[in-house]
This record gives sequence, C-alpha cells and structure tokens, in this order.
Amino acid sequence: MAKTSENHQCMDDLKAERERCSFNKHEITTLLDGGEDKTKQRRKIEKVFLSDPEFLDATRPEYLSHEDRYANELRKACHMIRKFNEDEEIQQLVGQMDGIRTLMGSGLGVALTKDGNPLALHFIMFMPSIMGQGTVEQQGEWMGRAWSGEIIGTYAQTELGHGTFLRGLETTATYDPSTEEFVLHSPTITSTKWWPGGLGKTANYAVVMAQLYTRGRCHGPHPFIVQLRDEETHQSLPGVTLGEIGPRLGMNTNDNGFLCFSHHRIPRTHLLMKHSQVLQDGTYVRPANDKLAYGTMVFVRVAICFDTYRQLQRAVTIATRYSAIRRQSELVPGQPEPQILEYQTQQYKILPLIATVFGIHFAAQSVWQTYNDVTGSIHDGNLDLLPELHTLSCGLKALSSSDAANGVETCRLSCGGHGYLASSNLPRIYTTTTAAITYEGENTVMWLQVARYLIKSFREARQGHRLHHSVSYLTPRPASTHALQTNLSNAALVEAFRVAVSHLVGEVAARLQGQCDSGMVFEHAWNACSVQLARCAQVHIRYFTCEEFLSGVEKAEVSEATRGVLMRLCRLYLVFHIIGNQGDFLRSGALTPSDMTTLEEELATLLAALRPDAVSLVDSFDIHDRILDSTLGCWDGNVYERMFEEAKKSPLNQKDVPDAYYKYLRPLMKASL
Ligand SMILES: CCCCCCCCCCCCCCCCCCCCCC(=O)SCCNC(=O)CCNC(=O)[C@H](O)C(C)(C)COP(=O)(O)OP(=O)(O)OC[C@H]1O[C@@H](n2cnc3c(N)ncnc32)[C@H](O)[C@@H]1OP(=O)(O)O
Ligand SMILES: Cc1cc2nc3c(=O)[nH]c(=O)nc-3n(C[C@H](O)[C@H](O)[C@H](O)COP(=O)(O)OP(=O)(O)OC[C@H]3O[C@@H](n4cnc5c(N)ncnc54)[C@H](O)[C@@H]3O)c2cc1C
Repeated sequence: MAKTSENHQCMDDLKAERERCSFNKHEITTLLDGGEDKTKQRRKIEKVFLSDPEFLDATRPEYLSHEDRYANELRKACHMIRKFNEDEEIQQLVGQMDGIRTLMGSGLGVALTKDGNPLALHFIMFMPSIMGQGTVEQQGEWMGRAWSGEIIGTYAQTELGHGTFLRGLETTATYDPSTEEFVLHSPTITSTKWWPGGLGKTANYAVVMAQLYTRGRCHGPHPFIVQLRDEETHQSLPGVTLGEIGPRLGMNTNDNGFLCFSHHRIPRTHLLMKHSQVLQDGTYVRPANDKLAYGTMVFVRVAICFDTYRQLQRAVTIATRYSAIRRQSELVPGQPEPQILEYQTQQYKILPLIATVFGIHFAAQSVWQTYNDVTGSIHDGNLDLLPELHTLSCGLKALSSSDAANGVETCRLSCGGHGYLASSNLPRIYTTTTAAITYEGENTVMWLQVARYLIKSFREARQGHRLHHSVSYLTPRPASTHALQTNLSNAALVEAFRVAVSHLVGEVAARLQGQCDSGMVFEHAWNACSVQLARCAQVHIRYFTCEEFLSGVEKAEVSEATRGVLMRLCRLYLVFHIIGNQGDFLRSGALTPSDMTTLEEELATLLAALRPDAVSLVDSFDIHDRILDSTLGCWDGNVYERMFEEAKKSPLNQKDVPDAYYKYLRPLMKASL
C-alpha cells in the first residue's frame, strides 16, 4: 500500500516526541535491567532468538484450531530449550541458567510463545520445587534430566474442590512400609487435580501436593515427584488419568490439565525431603516450620511481580505511542486535531501507569533481595524472617497483579476502538495479566494473609515485642512524632501513608477486639472485619511500594536530568494514590482538606510536566517491536498501514464471498423469491 500523508504524520509525531526528551534514555534502560552488562546480555539474547526463523508464526494464533495453537507454541517452546542446550554463543554469553531466567523474566519469552508456553511450569515451578524442596541427592537425580528436557514437569496442587485452602486438599499419599512406597490416591471427584499448566498433554512428571499419611496419621500437604506418563510412549501410566480442562479466558496453549490417581505407587524417595522426611520404617521427621512445604509458591509470587511489571510495560508502551500518533477532535474549535495525548484526561490515564511500572520495579527488586536473604538464612537454620517474606511476597504479588491488570485495561480503553483489536495485542496482554490476580493465591486471600501479619504485629508491638522491618512503624511512638506534616515534601507524603495505614490498622484492631469482647469468637470477628482488613493490607503494601520507589530513585546512579524525570514520576505516584484514596488520609488526620486541594493542583502540573517525556520514557523500556507485537505500538508509529495489513490476513478475506454465504445467508435472503 502506498504511504499516505497520514502515515508520514504519525511517524513525524513520534520523531518530534523523541526530540523533546529531557533525560538520558539509556540510563533508564540500564537501571531497569540492573546494569549495563545486563542490558547487553538481554539485547544479545533477544537478537539470537528473534533472528531465528523457527520462532516465526505462519499465521496469527487466533486463526488456528485449539489443537494447532497448542502444537505451534509447543514447537517453539521445545526449540527454545534445544537452543539453550546447543547454542554455544548463548552458553558463553550467559550460561543456561541465566539465559533461561532472562528469557522467561524478560518480555522475550512471552513474545516467542504468545499464547502461553506449555513448558512454563516446568521452568517456573517444577524445577524450582526440586531445588527448593529436594535434598542434594534428589536435585542430583532430577535436575540434569529436567534441564535437558528429558523429563518435563509441572506443579500439581490445585484440585477441583480446593485451590485456596491447601489444608483442605484431598489427594492422599499413604506410606506403605512393606514396599517402601507411597500410594497416591484421589478419593473423590473434588480431589481431582485441576488447573496445573502443562499437565494436560505436555508434562510426563509433576510435583504433586498431597496429604501425607504415615503410621495412620496425616501430616498435611507435602510435595512428591510423580511420573505421570511413560517416558517412551508418552502414554499416561496405569493408575493415572490425565487430560486438558478446555478453553480458558487466555493462555490457551498452557494445556492446563486434570489428573486423578487410582492407588498409584511411587518410591518413598520421591517425597521431596529437604524439609521433612519419612524414614523407611514410616517415622515422620517434622520440618523446622510446616510452611516450608509452601516454599515454591513464595518464589513464584516474587517472580509474578516481575512478570506483571513486564506486561504493564508492554501495554503502556503501546498506549503511549498510540496516543502520540492518534489525532482526534478539536481542542480549540477550528484548530488542527491534536494528538490525544494532549488531553489531560488521557495523560491521567497513561502517565500514572508509567509511574506504576517504576513503582513495581523498585518494590519487586526489594522483595527479591529479601527472598534471597531469607532463603540464605533458612539454609543456615534461621526461620525468623519467613513470616516477613511470606507477607511481602503475598502483598506485592497482589498489588502488582491488580495494578497491572487494571492498568492494562486502562491502556486498552485509552486506545479507543482499536485497542479492542487482537492485533493491538492489548486483549492478550490483558487476559494474561488478569490471570495473575487468581493464580498463585487469589488476591483477596493474599491480602488477608498480609492483614493477619499486620494485626499480629500490632498486638505484639503493644506487648513490647520488637517488630520486623516492614511493620516496625506499628510500634507505638511518642505523641510528638505523630505531629501533622507541615510541608508536602516527598518524605512527608510517604510519612502520610505511614500515618494513614497505622490509623487503619489501629481502627480495625480495636473493632476486632470490641467484637471479641462482646462475645464473638475471634474467627467470626475476623470475617466480620475482613473488608476493612483487606483495605489495611492494601494501604500497607502501597506504603511499602512508595517507600521503595522513593529510596530507589534517590539511590539510582543516574544523571541529574534522569533523576529529575524519575522524581517527577515518583511524585506523581504518591500524589495520584493519595488523591485516589483521600478518605484514608483525611480520616487519619495524616493530611488536611487544604492539602488535598494543593495536591490536586500539583497533579495537573505534574501531568503537564511529564507529558513531553512520555514517549521517551516508554522508549527507555527498550521493548523490541516483535516483543511488543502490536499494530498500535510499533516504534515507527506506522499504525494505520499495519492495521490494514493485518486485516487483510484474516481467513475471511481470502474470498470475496465466503462459503457460509451460500450455505446460510443466501437461502435466508432469497427465501421470499
Ligand atoms: C531454576 C530456574 C528458574 C527459572 C525461573 C524463571 C523466573 C522468571 C519468571 C517469570 C515469569 C513468571 C510468570 C508466571 C507464569 C504463569 C505461571 C502460572 C503459575 C500458577 C501456579 C499456581 O497457581 S500453583 C497453586 C498456587 N496456589 C496457591 O497459591 C494457594 C493459596 N493458598 C495458600 O497459600 C494457603 O492456603 C494460605 C492461604 C497461605 C493459607 O495457608 P494455611 O491455611 O496453611 O495457613 P493459615 O492461614 O492457617 O496460616 C498459618 C500460618 O502460616 C503462615 N503461612 C502461610 N503460608 C505461608 C508461607 N508460604 N510461608 C510462610 N508462612 C506461611 C501464615 O502467615 C500463618 O502464620 P501465623 O500463624 O504466624 O499468623
Ligand atoms: C491461568 C491459571 C493457571 C493456574 N495454574 C496452576 C498450576 O499450574 N498449578 C496449580 O496447582 N494451580 C494452578 N492454578 C490454580 C490457582 O492457583 C487457583 O485457582 C487459585 O489459587 C485460587 O483458588 P480457587 O480457584 O480455589 O479459588 P477459590 O478459593 O474458590 O476462590 C473463589 C472466591 O472465594 C474467595 N475466597 C476463598 N477463600 C477465601 C478466604 N479464606 N477468605 C476470603 N475469601 C476467600 C476468593 O477471594 C474468591 O473471590 C491456576 C489457575 C489459573 C486461573
């Protein structure tokens, strides 16, 4: 198609946006990647993978059958593993482990297997379970085979009847000392494993969570390595019933599956025994903490924060670039149509989401650091920080997934009708991101775990106990330090979050106590206060994120110009969330109505100040066009031409008159003749 003047205009618009950049884009790219070397590594891996024709799709996945879609993604996923195992360039550059992590953790992985990677659970949960739950011998036995792809695993925990309530799982693993085996059994329909990714058709092994019985006693859910399919024929083993659960909202090539056991026997040594053991005679050796068996979930919750951050990065890049090329309506009658990014309401949709990307980034880095510190100290036998890690990982998983899913939907809306097109990629980014609200611990349940820790800490503080870092603010302070802020500096706004959340926790703790004092049992009082409890948890994690955002920007090794734009984003994040939740700040006395007026005025100023840098900010995310995979968000802004090209590929457009016309429409239209 010939280039139209409209196309040139779009490309010139983006060029002009880029010329207005007030900061050093590369500094932000390397900051987000974790250093210059990491940026180079990522780009190199992207180049190696994106230049490989095996990763190209012959057609859009939407045009394929369910089975062909699965086969297409499986083809690419297997090629990915082969490439890691065989490509010397990658081996030399980063090594297999770092390579897989970069691939999965960066946008590249999701771009190569667009519709959901059937091997994702193998890397994200199966192997981490063996590493985190298995003894050194068990790691030696399984990890090499798993790395090479000789065995493919998944994580089978959720059942038809129970996902959230792990203690309610019904699958049993009963130890038989006479043969030194566990007998796995699904006693009811509700005990059928349901949902695990890759379970339907891909995996031949799984880490299965089952209630461990030995010597007639149940010791709760434990992880077992279970072979599900024959290693030669791939047929399901006797005693194992397997299948796929059918189409989902998104991620349809993850072949989420079902699984039931009929007295299926596995060796005793297939219980992952790093934390608890069953000896040959059936003696159960307790772990240092029952919840260590839940360790893989803690790891994945942290990993999800990084994934949701990447998804939001992609969506906001698409929405920002599109908003800079899309012209609509008249701001001033008779004047040329402005870029839609000129509208303050559009800026209000998009700029806080760019800020959110950075907020999640800094908070996730901090939780990742805590994860590494705590797993290190667990290794040395110190479990003191486990509750803190559990709380932060639950909380940030919930905050990042809900912020990202809402944010992606806002991005879609901000692109008007075209955002609804599959070729914008926003629908797929949305269906992938919103799943993270549910999997790995449904968000409300996660918030209530955070609230449990807050209330417990609040009570302990009143008994004079020392609190862990993230909740130390709940320690009662002398009255003078509660004085209202006299300025609205960044530090003062973060402090306002502290006051607001302390107040909320204090209020709900008093309500809980009041209900217990009036004779309600604690669990019912808890349920009766749980809307407010979840709210406390949300404000607590928002406060944590604000603190990490601010200190991350202060500590960043960047030029003053770059720090300037990051500070404006951080400020926008603080102001945006305070205005959006002003009730919490007014009720607690953290801020006054007049402060709110000042902040609302500042919000408008911040939007205007950040607007010229919007395109450059998303450019600094450094997302390759193939990874963005969007007609609306491409680097060059050549949107309309791309949309037209994509439309022409529809199978319906291969014939002027489709067969269905002759079959259905024509008989109807000609019926009266
Ligand atoms: C090696 C290579 C690596 C490469 C890596 C590459 C990296 C890059 C990756 C990038 C891409 C990623 C993308 C993803 C792709 C999609 C994948 C989709 C995956 C989706 C998978 C799933 O979806 S898989 C199923 C998840 N299914 C849940 O998530 C159930 C939630 N349900 C519960 O998790 C429990 O049911 C629940 C509620 C806690 C109550 O558990 P419960 O009833 O036993 O416990 P209670 O509530 O009674 O609590 C009793 C006390 O335990 C404490 N506690 C509880 N849990 C604790 C814990 N974990 N640690 C410590 N402490 C804990 C609690 O704080 C209490 O402490 P206290 O008493 O002191 O207050
Ligand atoms: C795309 C996808 C992939 C998945 N992959 C896997 C996998 O690989 N392996 C695996 O094992 N599982 C997997 N799952 C399952 C997932 O982990 C569960 O769906 C999730 O943990 C939620 O559990 P549930 O479905 O039982 O929801 P439910 O617990 O039934 O939740 C339903 C509603 O009840 C509420 N609720 C439940 N309990 C409480 C409570 N205590 N207090 C207040 N409200 C409550 C929830 O907030 C929610 O609103 C996957 C799910 C999805 C959607």
